[in-house]
Amino acid sequence: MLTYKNLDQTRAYHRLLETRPFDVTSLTAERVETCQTPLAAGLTLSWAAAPLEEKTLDILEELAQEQQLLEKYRALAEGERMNTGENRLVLHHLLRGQLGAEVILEGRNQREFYLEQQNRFNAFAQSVRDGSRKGSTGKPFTTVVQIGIGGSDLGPRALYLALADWVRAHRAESEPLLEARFISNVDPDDAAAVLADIDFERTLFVLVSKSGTTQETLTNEQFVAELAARRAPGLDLKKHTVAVTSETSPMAHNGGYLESFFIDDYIGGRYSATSAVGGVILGIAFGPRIFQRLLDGAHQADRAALEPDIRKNAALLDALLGLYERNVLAMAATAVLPYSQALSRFPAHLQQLDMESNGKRVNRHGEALNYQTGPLVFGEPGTNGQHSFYQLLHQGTTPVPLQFIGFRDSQQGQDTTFEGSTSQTKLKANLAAQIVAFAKGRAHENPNKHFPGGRPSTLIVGEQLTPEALGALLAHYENKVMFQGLAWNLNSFDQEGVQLGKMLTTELLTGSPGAELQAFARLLGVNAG
Ligand SMILES: O=P(O)(O)OC[C@H]1O[C@H](O)[C@H](O)[C@@H](O)[C@@H]1O
Repeated sequence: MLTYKNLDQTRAYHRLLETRPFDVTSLTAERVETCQTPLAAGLTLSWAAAPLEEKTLDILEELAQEQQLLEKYRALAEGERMNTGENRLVLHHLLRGQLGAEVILEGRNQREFYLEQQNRFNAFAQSVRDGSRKGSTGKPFTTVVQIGIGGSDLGPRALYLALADWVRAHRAESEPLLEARFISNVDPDDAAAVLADIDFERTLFVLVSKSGTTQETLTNEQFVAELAARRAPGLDLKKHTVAVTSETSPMAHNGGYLESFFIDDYIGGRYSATSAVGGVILGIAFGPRIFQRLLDGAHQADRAALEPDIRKNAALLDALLGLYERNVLAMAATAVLPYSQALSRFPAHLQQLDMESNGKRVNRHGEALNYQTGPLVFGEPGTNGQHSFYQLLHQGTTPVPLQFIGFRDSQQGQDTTFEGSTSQTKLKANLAAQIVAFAKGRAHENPNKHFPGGRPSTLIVGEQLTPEALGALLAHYENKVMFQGLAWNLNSFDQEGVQLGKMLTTELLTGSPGAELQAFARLLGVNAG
């Protein structure tokens, strides 16, 4: 029997408040060797520089038990209506494999249904790649452009950028490589820049909107249509556009597209990268086999997250460590710092995943909470961040727990040796140095040169950013956010907080805006109506 309690109604939480954090300035080599938890797909979570004593870990495991986190995870994957705000199931795990009991809805096995959908869009992707599906003027496609925003852009874009170089370096000569591009912002300069040099005759557009009503996406669809009419007047754009949407959306079945692929209401936007939302463009750009390897990595991480022992469950440990830093150590933010340029847009995806899921002030029943919930999430690749915001992280007044990601090998194998070390070696040396510098600091009699240390971090490390490793990373963070939301007794799967801005925008553009809105409209030169 599942019970739902607020964090501050649990015994474990009050015991956590009594604990003393591990002082990370006391980091030792022995702790680095021992404080490791396997994640999946060859990834390992190192928590040596985290503020965790054994006793704290024991209490975090008690919290997991008291909040029934694993039981609730299994229930979610087996069809419990965990999205209380929209009264919906949450089934993104079934996109990459069967976790527990089958989910049968109106006689339909959901996992089998998702597999059928995957087979459909994989077959389409293959037809584009092998040239059997051509544009309306008979030319094969060389470019695929996704038009979408939020969950219809951030995850797919991050995954594409994360693998494009690996695929280029590892593909068989016979395998075509199509370029993917992304249009998301309603800012006309975004679409104009992406389309400036596009060959419309060889381009396929993937229009992605789960709701089918997102203003930015529909506006950009028209932007593309008008530009295509000017630049390629003979083109039949319908034969260059596929739609990815929900079956109940205005975009579904409207006959205006070459094909339509569907996602159902049980796949939330920020959790949809392993559905057609990411699968169509990644399947076209990289091939269905690469997308399947990403799904396999995600499924491995999903399975690993079912492990009851917190010391063997990286997602659960990472989640409750984050809760400890947020609710006991009062840390308001966290930074995700991938030492991999290919993960350049991964922190942006995690911002939506985390902050749109757990940026809430009421619990799953709408009752106000008396404790902190989702943290501010930011991040940039290293080593670049070191030349940007690390000053605050090292010597600022606001300690920020850091989540590093690193790989032993580069994706492409190209390198140079400068002053006795390769670039990849320098990248990894900087990463190791930063973890120790943040943890141990360094005393100096000049206060301006003094490093206090005591800045906690974790490290996810793997051999190479492969499709499986990327899938495992993606699922790890989805499951981490899910465990945190369950521990905070939130509904992590709706997003009412995005509605007010949309309503005021509509008021300004079509209705009767208030005086304040009109004043800013004048300042900005908004010519509404
Ligand atoms: O996929 P769409 O329906 O166009 O929605 C795109 C985005 O719109 C909103 O901003 C929601 O908050 C996001 O969760 C969603 O991903």
